[in-house]
Amino acid sequence: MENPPSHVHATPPPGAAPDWTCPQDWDAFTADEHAMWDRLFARQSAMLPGRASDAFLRGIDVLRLEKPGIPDYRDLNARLMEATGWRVVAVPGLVPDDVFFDHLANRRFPAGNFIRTPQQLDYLQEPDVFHDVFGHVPMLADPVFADYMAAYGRGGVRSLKYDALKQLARLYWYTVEFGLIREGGALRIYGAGIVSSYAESLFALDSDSPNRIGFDLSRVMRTDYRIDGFQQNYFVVDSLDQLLDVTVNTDFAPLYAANAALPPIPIADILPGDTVITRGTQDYALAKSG
Ligand SMILES: C[C@H](O)[C@H](O)[C@H]1CNc2nc(N)[nH]c(=O)c2N1
Ligand SMILES: N[C@@H](Cc1ccccc1)C(=O)O
Ligand SMILES: [Fe+2]
Repeated sequence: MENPPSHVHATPPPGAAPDWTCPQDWDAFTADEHAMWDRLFARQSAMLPGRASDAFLRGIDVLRLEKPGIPDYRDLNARLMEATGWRVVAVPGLVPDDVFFDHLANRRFPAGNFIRTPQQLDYLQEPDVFHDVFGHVPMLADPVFADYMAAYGRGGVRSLKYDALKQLARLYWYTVEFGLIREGGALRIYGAGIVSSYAESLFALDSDSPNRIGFDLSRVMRTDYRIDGFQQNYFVVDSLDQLLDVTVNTDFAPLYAANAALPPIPIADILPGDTVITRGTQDYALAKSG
């Protein structure tokens, strides 16, 4: 989840530490909140085999996330630390960009310490514990992706010096949140924003509306995105190794400068240099714009 509304203020809310973390206080979750987690988990885990990437499905298994109820970070973090040195930290909600990047750089994933209400079942503005822990955390059990996310955090801290947050946020958006990966000749989901959404897990792979384009670093960093509704573009990596190698081994500073001199790429455009996997009809977006 992304793009905090402007109300994210610069001081932590009551009960949060200077780094914006708060106790999970797992014992305070109610039966209804655990039941909401179970309802969301059952719906996604029934439809993801064959859709989610191998790394995601392995992470669910390694972290024993099939256990009922909202995961207790005391148990979850013991396994996650063992796997890749990452741990989940509870936060009351969205945190400032620099705080977010610093957590990632130190292998701490901030997870919203609340769960959506039945009225928010299919869409909510801020990342709740289901989006963050079910959507993001299984991938953090994969060593390659775990390294990518930590490198992203360091890159985020660096990007602030180049005033290039927007370009870096697009990379996060089109990989960590809405990324697709080629596996065994088919497309699979690894993006948390897709995998935590029932409807978008169908749309991202099955719909002829969105473009599906081969991942290209600079192209992604220039491409605008929408935060309200299904994506009009999905970018496809060949492997998590490719994603890590390209991003870690490219110095972004020259890219930031070159891209800053160019206009953003309009959302649904396909460029001559694109590796087009599917050219979308954009029916969904056209219908939505009304
Ligand atoms: C890229 C940018 O930092 C991004 O919007 C961050 C901001 N703050 C956040 N805060 C929390 N808790 N979770 C998030 O996913 C984010 N996303
Ligand atoms: N290579 C990027 C850092 C980075 C690594 C991995 C992911 C994102 C960013 C830079 O030079 O700033
Ligand atoms: Fe997210």
